[in-house]
Amino acid sequence: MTFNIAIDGLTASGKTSIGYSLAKRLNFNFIDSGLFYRYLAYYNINSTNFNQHTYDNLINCSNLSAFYSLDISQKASELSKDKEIRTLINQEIKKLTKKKGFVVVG
Ligand SMILES: Nc1ncnc2c1ncn2[C@@H]1O[C@H](COP(=O)(O)OP(=O)(O)OP(=O)(O)O)[C@@H](O)[C@H]1O
Ligand SMILES: Nc1ccn([C@@H]2O[C@H](COP(=O)(O)O)[C@@H](O)[C@H]2O)c(=O)n1
Repeated sequence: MTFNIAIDGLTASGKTSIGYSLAKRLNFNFIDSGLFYRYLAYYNINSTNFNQHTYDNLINCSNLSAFYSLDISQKASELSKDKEIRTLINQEIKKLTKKKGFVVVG
């Protein structure tokens, strides 16, 4: 695979739905960048040592119900305003998608 596909758009415009279907159809991997913020928020709220966790297990996941509670949504939104966190997540996604063959939505 020699390329990746990025899909951006307004909130609730269907990025995840179309991106996930597209990835399945093309046999690409799927990444929902919003889920990365939610994952970080989950560990922030639960005070778990985040260093023990990697983002790899978020590949090909969509709408993980545990990450869509109100408190996680609010914490993810708060964390996403932090420049360092944005840089960290962008770097992680760049690392994960180096191999190509990804649909990334966000
Ligand atoms: N083509 C479509 N027609 C009607 N409803 C749709 C369509 N695509 C997605 N939806 C619905 O719209 C809602 C938002 O879709 P989705 O989660 O894919 O959007 P999103 O852009 O990824 O949202 P967010 O910005 O919150 O991450 C969902 O309830 C989904 O089922
Ligand atoms: N590229 C992105 C994606 C998401 N965010 C923030 O993460 C929160 C959760 O995203 P969802 O798409 O799962 O709702 C959301 O509140 C955004 O603030 C972002 O900053 N950049």
